[in-house]
Amino acid sequence: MDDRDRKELVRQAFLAQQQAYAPYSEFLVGAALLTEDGKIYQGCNIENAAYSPGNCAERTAFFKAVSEGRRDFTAIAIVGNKRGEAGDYCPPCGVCRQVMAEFCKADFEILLAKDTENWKSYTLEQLLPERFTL
Ligand SMILES: O=c1ccn([C@H]2C[C@H](O)[C@@H](CO)O2)c(=O)[nH]1
Ligand SMILES: [Zn+2]
Repeated sequence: MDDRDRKELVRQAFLAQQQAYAPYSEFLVGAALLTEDGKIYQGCNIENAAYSPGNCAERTAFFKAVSEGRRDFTAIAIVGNKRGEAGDYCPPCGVCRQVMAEFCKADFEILLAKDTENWKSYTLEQLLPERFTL
């Protein structure tokens, strides 16, 4: 993947963020998950009045894709900030990292972006070493 592709994936994560349903935390998260053939699955966080039923943006994207039979993931872009105001990088929570470990190889690329010009790239191996699998 080149930087043009990375920029497009980040752009899609910002589009996904527009769908975030987060009236309780007001922390809006968007994710864009890329498959080997170039298809992008968007996901947003979805909160709930009872709190625990809420879901992260990353897992929304994964569960959409997996429920369509996809297993061939190459990269994900993640953006998140309070009320959509410019903020910091938004690293995935531990639960989302574990879901990535279920479906992705060690070199799966995780892009954390502040805006469409500024991102950091990690591998799954870097963000979740010594992964638990069965
Ligand atoms: O990696 C993360 C971390 C948090 N959130 C969401 C969950 C909740 O709706 C809000 C505040 O925790 O951010 C995500 O979507 N992804
Ligand atoms: Zn998460």
